[in-house]
Amino acid sequence: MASSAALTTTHLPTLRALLDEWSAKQPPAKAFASPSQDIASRLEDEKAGEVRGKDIIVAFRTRPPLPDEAAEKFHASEDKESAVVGGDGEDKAGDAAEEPAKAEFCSGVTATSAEPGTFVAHVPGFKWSGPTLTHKSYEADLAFGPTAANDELYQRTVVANDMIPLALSSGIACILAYGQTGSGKTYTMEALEHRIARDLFIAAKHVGARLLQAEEQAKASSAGTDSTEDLKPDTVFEFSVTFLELLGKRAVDLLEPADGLPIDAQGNAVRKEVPIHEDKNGDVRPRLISRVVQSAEQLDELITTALSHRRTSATLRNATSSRSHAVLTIRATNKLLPFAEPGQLLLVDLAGSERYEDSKAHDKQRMLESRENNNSLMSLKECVRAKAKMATEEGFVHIPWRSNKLTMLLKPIFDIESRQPSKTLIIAHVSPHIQDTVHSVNTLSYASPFKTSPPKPRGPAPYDAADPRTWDHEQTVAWLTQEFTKRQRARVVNAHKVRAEKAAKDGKKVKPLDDSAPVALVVDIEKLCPRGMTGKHYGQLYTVDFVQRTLEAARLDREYTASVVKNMAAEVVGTLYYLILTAKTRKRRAVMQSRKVVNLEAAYGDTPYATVPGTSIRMPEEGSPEHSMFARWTNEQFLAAAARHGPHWHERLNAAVYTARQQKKNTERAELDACYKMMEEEYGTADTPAA
Ligand SMILES: Nc1ncnc2c1ncn2[C@@H]1O[C@H](COP(=O)(O)OP(=O)(O)OP(=O)(O)O)[C@@H](O)[C@H]1O
Repeated sequence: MASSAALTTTHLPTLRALLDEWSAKQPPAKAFASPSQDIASRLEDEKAGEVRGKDIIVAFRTRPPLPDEAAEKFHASEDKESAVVGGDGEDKAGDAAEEPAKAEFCSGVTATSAEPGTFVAHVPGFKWSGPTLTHKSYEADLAFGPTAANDELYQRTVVANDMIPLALSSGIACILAYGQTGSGKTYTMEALEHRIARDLFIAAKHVGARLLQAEEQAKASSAGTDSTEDLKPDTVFEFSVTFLELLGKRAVDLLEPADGLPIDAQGNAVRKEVPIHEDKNGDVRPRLISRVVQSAEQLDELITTALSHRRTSATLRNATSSRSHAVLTIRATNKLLPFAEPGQLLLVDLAGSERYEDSKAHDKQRMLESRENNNSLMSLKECVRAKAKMATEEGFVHIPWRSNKLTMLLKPIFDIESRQPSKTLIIAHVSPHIQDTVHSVNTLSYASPFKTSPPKPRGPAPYDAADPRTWDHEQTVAWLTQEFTKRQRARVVNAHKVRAEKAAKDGKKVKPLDDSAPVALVVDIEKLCPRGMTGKHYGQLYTVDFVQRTLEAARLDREYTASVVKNMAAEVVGTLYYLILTAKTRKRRAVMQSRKVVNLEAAYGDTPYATVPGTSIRMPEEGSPEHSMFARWTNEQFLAAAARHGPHWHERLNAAVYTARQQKKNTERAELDACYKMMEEEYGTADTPAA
């Protein structure tokens, strides 16, 4: 018979004995594979500038027990059943035969390996014979035990994965702190935020100096002059900061000054709600106050002030619990590469994941918020899982980032069409106490599946002119030569056009241009692409580094100044990224289309007028007014299109409805229009049927 019971101090001696017995059989815990590096030595590393490591990194962390915490937790669980444990057999909770033990700490989790990370959760249960302990093991990339310091965590996660250089090179670095209330998320995030504030300016100066030096060298070795910039290494980047709080469905701006705002019953300032939606370009950019910061101290101060505006209210677990998600965004614009997308650091301290038992003590408003927080955490899980799957598979993967405001805010990391490289670090926090093991198991099983294995080694792919990942050295040199030639020729043609127009005004004529004449390349391609470098290598290089290498291989002159060459280089590497992206998308689509055709009857039932899956649309009946919309398509074609597009279908319909709502248009019509458009893409129009 299954039963459950609250953990009491009476059970402690047995549980501790079981834990000791288990520990005695364990080999010594595995340490980290290599010494940790600080930002300065990492930046000097010879491979700096290359996108290294995985796209998704999962870490576990547990904190030390706090003074008197064990006793408080036992006290809290006495009448609240919050430490309910399950198991088979008779309930022995009420067995008062034994003397209650002192409410002291008993470990609920052990870090058995730091790298790869392993946490073992000790799950108490009950049998007729008394308490039992089951040991469940969870894997991550890294694991930090209770004695791990914030510096070590920072160096092994943020520094070792080049999160800052990524953000300084038009990439997106995202850090998510997840876990039960009171498990240490805010403690970790604040520590990371302050260290990032410090190192961001150090790294920016380093990257800025490298770029400027490359530019200086290029100028010195040629007759070129370029008076466009007057920058110093520490002014190459401009940093702007936004800080948003998402409380249930309500987003507010934490940088909005609190003065003069109304105050609610809990003493929190009532801030203006900030809408979150997609704009015409598909971007999600809530209108937030954006502050430019010029030093680590300014950034640090801004973060501290914003954090003090964050709402907290007690839960059963934590007396000052954060009930909201806090999203700090630091944008890095490179003034030397104004045409490159700004890089971003997204630092997200997620709301505490609460179980229903913990939220029972809340008022209605808090219950709703708690439900909404848990919904958003579930959506986040789906998106991160899909992204992790995408990293290991070539096939089509749908990331449902539109399903929730939190995941919408994280669009830069979830949008599969994004050209910006991204890395996501998830730090899952668990409490060290045995009373919390049920929560810890939830947290660890939430985060562990995000861990990806390195992609399977494959043989060299056959040459594909449209996929740089398949190019060898010679093919890469040929492509780079062609791209730089194309851009230089375009400049020559333009300059000639301007000259011809000017001459025509003066009643003169200029010699026609021989546009087949060879172009003397300003960039030495052999130097830019030394032996051994291939298209795949360039696809892994940050924009800033490609530009720097191009400058180092360039002979500047009056016409080809540093800024002209930088511009060309950024365009060329952008084209290369784009080719890789479209090749991936193309391959994904091919995999999708080669999937077995869905058996419509089995998938949608045998009624021909079923509801289209994932939408509220009913199939238009023959003769109905709506049917004329689809007159060109049979119902089978319509359903087949829905089946073929799979989850993508649902997403596009949702997007259409969302836009219609924003524009206050008829949403049903928008849904129908979107279906219609997708069917046209699928089958062509009546006049131009698809091949
Ligand atoms: N690694 C650690 N070392 C020492 N103390 C810690 C550590 N992690 C957390 N703490 C302490 O534990 C308490 C709870 O931590 P924190 O507030 O960060 O939890 P949280 O997960 O953010 O909670 P909530 O979701 O409710 O905001 C704090 O007093 C914090 O100082």
